[in-house]
Amino acid sequence: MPHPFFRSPPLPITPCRSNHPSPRRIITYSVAGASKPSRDVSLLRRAADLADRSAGCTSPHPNFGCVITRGSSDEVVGEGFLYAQGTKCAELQAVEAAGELARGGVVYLNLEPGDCYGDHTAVSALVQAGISRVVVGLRHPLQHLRGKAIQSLKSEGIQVHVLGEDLQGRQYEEALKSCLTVNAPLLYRAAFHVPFSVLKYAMTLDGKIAASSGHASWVSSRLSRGRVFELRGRSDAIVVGGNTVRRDDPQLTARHGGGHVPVRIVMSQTFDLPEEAKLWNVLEAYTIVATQRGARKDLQKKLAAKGVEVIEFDILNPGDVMACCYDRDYLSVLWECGGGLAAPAIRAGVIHKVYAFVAPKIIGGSNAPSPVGELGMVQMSQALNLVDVSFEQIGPDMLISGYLQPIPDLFPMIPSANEIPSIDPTLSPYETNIISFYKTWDPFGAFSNFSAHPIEMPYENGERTMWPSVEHYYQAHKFVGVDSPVAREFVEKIKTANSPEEAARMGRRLQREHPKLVRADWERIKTDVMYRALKCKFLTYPHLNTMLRSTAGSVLVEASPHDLFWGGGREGEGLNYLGRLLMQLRSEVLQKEASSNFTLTQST
Ligand SMILES: NC(=O)C1=CN([C@@H]2O[C@H](COP(=O)(O)OP(=O)(O)OC[C@H]3O[C@@H](n4cnc5c(N)ncnc54)[C@H](OP(=O)(O)O)[C@@H]3O)[C@@H](O)[C@H]2O)C=CC1
Ligand SMILES: Nc1c(N[C@@H]2O[C@H](COP(=O)(O)O)[C@@H](O)[C@H]2O)[nH]c(=O)[nH]c1=O
Repeated sequence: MPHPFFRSPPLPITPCRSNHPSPRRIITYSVAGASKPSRDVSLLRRAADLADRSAGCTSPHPNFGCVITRGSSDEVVGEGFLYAQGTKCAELQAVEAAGELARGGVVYLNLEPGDCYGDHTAVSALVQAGISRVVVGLRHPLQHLRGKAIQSLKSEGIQVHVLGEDLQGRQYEEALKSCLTVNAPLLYRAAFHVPFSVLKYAMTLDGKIAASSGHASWVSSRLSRGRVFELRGRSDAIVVGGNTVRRDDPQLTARHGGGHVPVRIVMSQTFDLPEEAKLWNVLEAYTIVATQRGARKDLQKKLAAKGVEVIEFDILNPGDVMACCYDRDYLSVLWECGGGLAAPAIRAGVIHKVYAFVAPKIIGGSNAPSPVGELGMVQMSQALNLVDVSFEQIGPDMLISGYLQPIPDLFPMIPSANEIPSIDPTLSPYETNIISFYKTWDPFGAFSNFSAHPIEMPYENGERTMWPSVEHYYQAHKFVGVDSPVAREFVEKIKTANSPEEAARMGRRLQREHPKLVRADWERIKTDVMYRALKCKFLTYPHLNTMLRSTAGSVLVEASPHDLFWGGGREGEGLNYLGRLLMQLRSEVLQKEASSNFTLTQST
């Protein structure tokens, strides 16, 4: 069976879309009749907005929007979006709407179409319509589809420009954001193998989600609750805890007139649930109760007789419930629980986004429930900071939303067969072996940053100093150069950590707890820091150098299942930067060797 890394079509290898030097030719975009980046940006955003119209309905498929302009002008001649899986694709709708005007036109797609076995409708529609150029917001996030449609379009002579690859620069950021946001659930699913989870709650200005009696209807206004119906309509499932069912007897349906009906999931350890509840009316929507194995079998039977599905877990927890939702192909889940369940869900790392409706009212009450229970944090510096935060006034309320975990941008992925030669010309894409390493005791474990190979590298003041491992050097450099005695203390602490593992733990913890002390350019320079350290390690130890050269012809992959940046991930979904840097270094070493042999042969 081919290794998963080879199942993907060509991909860029540049480490990030921002400041890293790129070996690729960057087209700032020039086509006959030259158009402006601003035109591409606004038309891509239009495609993303169109795609968003069917959010929730297409699941588990992504949301696709397509806009066609006449030639390279601004005039839109056809549009379409995928309404639901099994309906006419966006591209065909747009081509049909444009008719003859599509010939020579430019197409804007928020997402590369899934050009899969037996279904080439989207690509065929564009080819037959005589489109001259296609602008793609994102490559398809699923490995087996990524790049296929782009390749097919190119092979038909159509010019294809992909955001972040062929079209780079700050001016494209807004378009990229729109394309990422509209398919965020699929991107999280592809990157982390969990559904995209949103925690939503309504709280008073003094941070309560109910009165101390538990009464909660209503905290937020009718308008805000209308918005919640929309959020439900975008989700595949809504989760609450047993207490919310006992207290509120909720319906949890999308009552805004939208087409999509999410599944309702109750998480209850005790199964101490009412025999009669609105949620047990499965004619309205499907209901699942997730519970602890063996809990109240009698009631389980009664609810099952009403059509409620009961799923038992050995130990009920948010992570396993989300794994179950993933297996059922759910893309997005809305958590509408109280703080008692929201806290373990956050702790388990399954919550990606938060929607907080804040109502301008005060209820008080020292026992009144709050939106998030115990997280075990003791210092304000440990607080979780949301990113990409938005504020929106809805009637009298304020909706604050933001991401606890940023949308994973799957650009770039680990190298595919077609791009491998551009990383290392010694590799043959079709006969390449994979060499995986992870633990230091693996056959190629010395490639791990945890291997016990001290390196001598210049310190801040320029003096050379010994670092016990590459990991020590890398972790400490998060704080190097920061003008603060505390940051300097961190560097020393990490440098003298007892083991590479300890250095890694310490570096990650200090980075999380003290984000302000991390050097501002860290994300941009971290791959360079790593490369310097690796170079020093492999040039210092001749046997490591020999070992690295001996792998020529193989793809190196750090088989870390957890670290999706430096590692390759469980199924090849990681970016594998450690593997990439080692291959880059190997290429450098081999080239140097070849040129010195050449000089030697000439002089003899
Ligand atoms: N304003 C708002 O937005 C909202 C307000 N509320 C209000 O909040 C109050 C309820 O809050 P709260 O009790 O926190 O809410 P929940 O019932 O939503 O969550 C707690 C319950 O979740 C179940 N559970 C399952 N797995 C776990 C786990 N691993 N850890 C912890 N609990 C688990 C337990 O049910 P069991 O006991 O059955 O085992 C537990 O009692 C009510 O007054 C309700 O009206 C609720 C939702 C939203
Ligand atoms: N109280 C409260 C919310 N509470 C949430 O909504 C659920 C009730 O949904 P339904 O029965 O479908 O209307 C309830 O159980 C809880 O999860 N939501 C809000 O937007 N605003 C509010 O003020």
